[in-house]
Amino acid sequence: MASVIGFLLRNYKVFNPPSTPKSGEPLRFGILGAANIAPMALIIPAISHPEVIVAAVAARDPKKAEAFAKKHKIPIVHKTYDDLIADPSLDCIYNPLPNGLHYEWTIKCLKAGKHVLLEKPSVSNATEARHLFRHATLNKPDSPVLLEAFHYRFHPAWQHFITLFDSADVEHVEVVNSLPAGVFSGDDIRFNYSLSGGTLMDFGAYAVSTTRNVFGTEPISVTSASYRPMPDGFDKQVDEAVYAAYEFPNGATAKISADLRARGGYWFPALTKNWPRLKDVVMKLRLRLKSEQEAWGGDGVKTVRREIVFYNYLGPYLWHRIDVISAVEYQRNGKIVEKEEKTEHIKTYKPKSEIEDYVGEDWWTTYRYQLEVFVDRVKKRKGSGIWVDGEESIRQMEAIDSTYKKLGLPLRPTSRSLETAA
Ligand SMILES: NC(=O)C1=CN([C@@H]2O[C@H](COP(=O)(O)OP(=O)(O)OC[C@H]3O[C@@H](n4cnc5c(N)ncnc54)[C@H](OP(=O)(O)O)[C@@H]3O)[C@@H](O)[C@H]2O)C=CC1
Ligand SMILES: O=C1OC[C@@H](O)[C@H](O)[C@H]1O
Repeated sequence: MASVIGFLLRNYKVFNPPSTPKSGEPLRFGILGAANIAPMALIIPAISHPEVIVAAVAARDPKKAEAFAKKHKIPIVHKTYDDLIADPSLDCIYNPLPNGLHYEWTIKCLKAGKHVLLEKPSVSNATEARHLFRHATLNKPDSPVLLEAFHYRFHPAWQHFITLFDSADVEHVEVVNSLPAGVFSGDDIRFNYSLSGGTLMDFGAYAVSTTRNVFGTEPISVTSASYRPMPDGFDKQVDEAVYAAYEFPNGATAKISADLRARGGYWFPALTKNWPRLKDVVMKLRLRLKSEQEAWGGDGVKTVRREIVFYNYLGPYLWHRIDVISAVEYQRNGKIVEKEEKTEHIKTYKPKSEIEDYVGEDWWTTYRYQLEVFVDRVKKRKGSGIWVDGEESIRQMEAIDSTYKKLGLPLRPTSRSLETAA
């Protein structure tokens, strides 16, 4: 009962955080586009951040911008994205445009000296990533801050999870991310090739990012890859679902599966084929660690196998659970004489004290933790130190490109605005 009340209270505060008075010298943010993700990723987190004011928005249609500003109490509405970027009263820009426009508009922001919180995936492909993250505007002592918003990394559940194993001991990783068909319509930006859509650029990007993070290194190769294209009438260069396998150094392997239009065909298949598969709706990341063997009771052998499963690693603030499963087998003369299995359940809604200056509340979302770190960086404070640096964002896009190559699909298109002089 107490845990149900805790769950309800936490989730209430996730969407209705207490408002904190602004103090110090708050950073003023502008938003490029009246994007659906903006409230969750910035506007709500800003309510409880004492040093963040969401001051301005611009949308292609001024009426849409006005309505968005009114709904979210944003004082300034700019007529164009360029006007927003040129606004001298703004310190930071949040860029939640379609992936294919990330590069062009982020470069404009950096040239205007604005700090940028850039939605994931950072850009369309590795070429753009190298040009963006190694851009001359980022090489000066007082360069603006640029962060690819891989928000999951900043939550204490992820930070706790990565302390539960040593990357060198991981033998296999499996990630399953899916959403039921119908959540996004066929004309959503996610399924538009020219805007750099595709499931690998969306849920697949999280799967690739978390896998790379678990190993702390890059895949040696994409060993296999397949996809389900968008249905007839839609762009066939767009993967509606993607499946890929990777080899990492020392023979470790990984398998990812991401589906933005998951359908079922279970129970009575003919009747339920267009229903979502509910069992896959909770995102999962499963690690298998190398088994450990030691001598036991004279001539016997003790084998310990461990698995760690992280349920809902993308939205851990709503609910999550990390299961650490240990199975011990005792063998004598090749026969199992005894077996025991135990599972520890872990939940981490607030930072543990191991990381200095890592603060938060149990209702802070991944985005709220991300905003904390972003502001610390702009203010040149140490903060928790958790970060996604530019070279990491480049390697991430290289892994995405390698996967598209293996899929036999074209890389997502490079922006026409790409500058050759980085
Ligand atoms: N971190 C996270 O959890 C999430 C991140 N994302 C990322 O955020 C970005 C936006 O996603 P989401 O908010 O769902 O998308 P939306 O379609 O809601 O928002 C995209 C915005 O881009 C603007 N835009 C500019 N040019 C175009 C164009 N040619 N076609 C369509 N839109 C255009 C629109 O702004 P205008 O208002 O000016 O018309 C629109 O509001 C993506 O990069 C996505 O990967 C998305 C969801 C979750
Ligand atoms: O980043 C994201 O996280 C949540 C998903 O619903 C969405 O497709 C994706 O863009």
